[in-house]
Amino acid sequence: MAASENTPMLEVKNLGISFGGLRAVDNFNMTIEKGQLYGLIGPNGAGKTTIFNMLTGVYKPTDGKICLDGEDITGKSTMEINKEGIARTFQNIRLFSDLTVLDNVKAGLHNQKEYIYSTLSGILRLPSYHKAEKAMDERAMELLKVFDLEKEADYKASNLPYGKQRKLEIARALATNPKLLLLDEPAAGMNPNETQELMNTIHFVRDEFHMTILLIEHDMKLVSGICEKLTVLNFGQELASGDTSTVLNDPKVITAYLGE
Ligand SMILES: Nc1ncnc2c1ncn2[C@@H]1O[C@H](COP(=O)(O)OP(=O)(O)OP(=O)(O)O)[C@@H](O)[C@H]1O
Repeated sequence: MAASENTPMLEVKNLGISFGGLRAVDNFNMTIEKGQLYGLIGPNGAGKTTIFNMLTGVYKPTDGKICLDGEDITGKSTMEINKEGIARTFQNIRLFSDLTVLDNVKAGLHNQKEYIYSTLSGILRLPSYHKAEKAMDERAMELLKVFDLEKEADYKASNLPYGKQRKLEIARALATNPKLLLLDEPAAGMNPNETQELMNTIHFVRDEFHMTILLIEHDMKLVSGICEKLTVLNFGQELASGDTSTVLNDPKVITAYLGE
């Protein structure tokens, strides 16, 4: 069936995975509409990152189905899923720390056909190589400008302050031209000012790129400040899901997660 405006961006049905005897995720369902800012929360070890790993092809689910914009992507490889349109950032920032800021974003562009050149033209520095490299430089600089990182384009990624490294990781993920962006604890290790700036950045990315965003987060200020819908996971199973304020006021959630 062809995807339409009304096709959910992500539809997860009866998803499950076992590691030996441990059922890390069980009978998990989630539907994310296009353009939604959606949060996945839950206590440590609940299975949130495992779900991200299944959505991105790092782990193959034991059961269930994952559809991206109407397309069944269950069991595909990480590269195939990135091409289909899911990009992610990681709990512990994973940049190419010895590369420049610009080259980190360019690394994200390499999966797209308009920037591809043959190995031979790369070795011989043929005109097609220069043309593709110039186009990539321009696109990467455009993305850096969006994140206010253009002045640092030539810096080594590892020399950026922490908050800017997070932004750069998001810029690199967006360079792969995704339909769905997954952010794994984007505010981890940030101070309150950096967290506030990050919230503005995430909002901006959603509005400017018409992006659908799913994020895992422990920072409740960020979750309640930007997520429209939430799913709460507990021991690998859905505990509650729905509008953010309803979910956060649900007594089961308060007891199990917020510890009150
Ligand atoms: N490759 C693996 N092999 C065995 N067990 C695993 C594997 N990956 C995850 N697990 C287990 O699955 C469970 C869920 O872990 P996961 O990292 O998904 O939780 P989480 O909700 O992301 O936690 P946190 O908030 O601490 O990041 C844990 O018990 C974890 O030890």
